Amino acid sequence: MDAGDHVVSLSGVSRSVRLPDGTDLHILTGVDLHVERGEHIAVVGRSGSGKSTLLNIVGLLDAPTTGQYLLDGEPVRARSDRRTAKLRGQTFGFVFQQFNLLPGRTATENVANPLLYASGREFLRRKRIARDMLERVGLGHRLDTMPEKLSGGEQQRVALARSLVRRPRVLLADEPTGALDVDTGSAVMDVLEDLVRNDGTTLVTITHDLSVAARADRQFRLDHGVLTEITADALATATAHRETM
Ligand SMILES: Nc1ncnc2c1ncn2[C@@H]1O[C@H](COP(=O)(O)OP(=O)(O)OP(=O)(O)O)[C@@H](O)[C@H]1O
Repeated sequence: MDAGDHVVSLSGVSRSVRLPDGTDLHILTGVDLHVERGEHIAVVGRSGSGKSTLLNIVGLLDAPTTGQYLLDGEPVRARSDRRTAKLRGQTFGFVFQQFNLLPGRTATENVANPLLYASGREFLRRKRIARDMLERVGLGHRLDTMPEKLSGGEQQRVALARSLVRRPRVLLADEPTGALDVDTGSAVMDVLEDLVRNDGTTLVTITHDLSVAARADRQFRLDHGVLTEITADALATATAHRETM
């Protein structure tokens, strides 16, 4: 497989920050990560291991200190904020543990919100597109409901619909089930996986939950900023012993 088949390709990526006392904190070290189009990968790791930093680099919210990032085979260069924001918006969708829905706006208005910045047809059809997306996440009966009247699982499905409404090629999910109970989280993952599989979207999920990680095509573990691929067997053993990765 050549680099062009990978949507995300990180080679030797590290990220450090200068602390107020003048020392450097190495958050990520020598990260290699090559994700194929349409693939679902999961990253597990203890709190503080660098998971969010990695996701921020992949999603162009942060830049590597050293190393190379190829997005669709093209080097990601330091660009102007506007050009980076445009590339980010065209490529990535984000789902977080917190649903971050706009209070006092209906589910449809929340999902249509990212399309306020779209052009032409998409902008004009934004309500229709939002309603279709809410149907797809099983919330066709909640189109005009305010977030505060929705359950946690329903709110996360609205957030999912919102993250997918611009049809991102890569969906970055940071603890998408973190605020949900096990059954609700599993139902949300069912919906999420159905959507990305149907649309051929690449999915990167960060999670503490080994059962969520087990659903991915491949699993990685971050340990003090060092990323390694783990086998399904290692994950199954860890799950059986209820270890935290
Ligand atoms: N800008 C920064 N300045 C100083 N320290 C930082 C900065 N960004 C991240 N860190 C530190 O780097 C480490 C990794 O942070 P990161 O948020 O990536 O971890 P994480 O694995 O996502 O943790 P959690 O699971 O708790 O969210 C943490 O110790 C964090 O405090």
